[in-house]
Amino acid sequence: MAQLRTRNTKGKNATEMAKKIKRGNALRQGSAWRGHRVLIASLLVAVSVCGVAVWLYVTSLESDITETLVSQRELVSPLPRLYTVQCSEDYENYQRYPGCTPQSCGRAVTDGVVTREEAESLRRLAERGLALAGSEGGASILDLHSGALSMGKQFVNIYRYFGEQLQDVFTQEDFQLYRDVRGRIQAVIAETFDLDPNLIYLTKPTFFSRINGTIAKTQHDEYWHPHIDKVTYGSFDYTSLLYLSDYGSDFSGGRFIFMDPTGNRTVEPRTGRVSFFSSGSENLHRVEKVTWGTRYAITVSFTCDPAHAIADPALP
Ligand SMILES: O=C(O)CCC(=O)C(=O)O
Ligand SMILES: [Fe+2]
Repeated sequence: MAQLRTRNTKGKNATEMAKKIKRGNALRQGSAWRGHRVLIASLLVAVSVCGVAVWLYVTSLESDITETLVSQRELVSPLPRLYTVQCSEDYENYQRYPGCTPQSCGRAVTDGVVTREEAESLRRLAERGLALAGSEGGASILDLHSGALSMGKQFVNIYRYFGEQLQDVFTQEDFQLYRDVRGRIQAVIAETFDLDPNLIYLTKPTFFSRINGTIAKTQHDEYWHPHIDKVTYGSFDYTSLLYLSDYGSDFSGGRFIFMDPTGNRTVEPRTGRVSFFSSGSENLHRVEKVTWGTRYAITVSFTCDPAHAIADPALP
């Protein structure tokens, strides 16, 4: 009996020892695994932090935006949103036209003048016209007034080059829509800047633009340089832009940027959005490089000088 008890006690001790060893091993394994987990988590955090830092650096290189005036998602309607700025002295170097020459300058945006359907219809017009040729580089234009169309590294005159064939490309309704829309844009500019609508005239160049991320082949493809429309184009007093595609879904990059002394202010293109502004150096601007997709817009320009007025285009 005593022998048996001793054996039993020995056996018990051995089992407990084995249990202890097992528990010890399990604890060691557990803490090794916890150690691995901590290491993996730290690595993930480090990789994420580096990723965010690189992303912030890359975006800060391309976009030095300090303020978004109007984002693509917003709908500015029915009234335009107006931002006034002090007029530059540029206008003093030109003849003054009372009722038209900018007295109060600024920039405005409205989504209430051209419907999405109308803008989509104009985009299809632009797509068909630009499909006839197009630039080798990233920026192509189609000017229905002068007939200029980008072709390779140069321009052709669609009315001379394609003649009667154009009737298979454009319809009378397309041209009618183009005229209607430009009339409405003219009216909203006159109303917003308190001008006589009969003393502001369409001027050239007024054109469709198609921009993508292709590398520029000529200077005409370099749309992204900062510029002042009155300096670049001479006759401009009011510039308007009608956007025919959406920032963020049709293309990325391609935001319009006012470069003010106090920082950059941007307008994000939205289909049917009209952005307009006085054309002097109070509105120095540039377009961001398009990084993917295709951006369509129309630049519609107005002058106060009747000698620089142009007529609406008509299908031959
Ligand atoms: O397409 C745009 O947003 C601006 C174009 C422009 O600056 C211009 O045509 O002068
Ligand atoms: Fe411009």
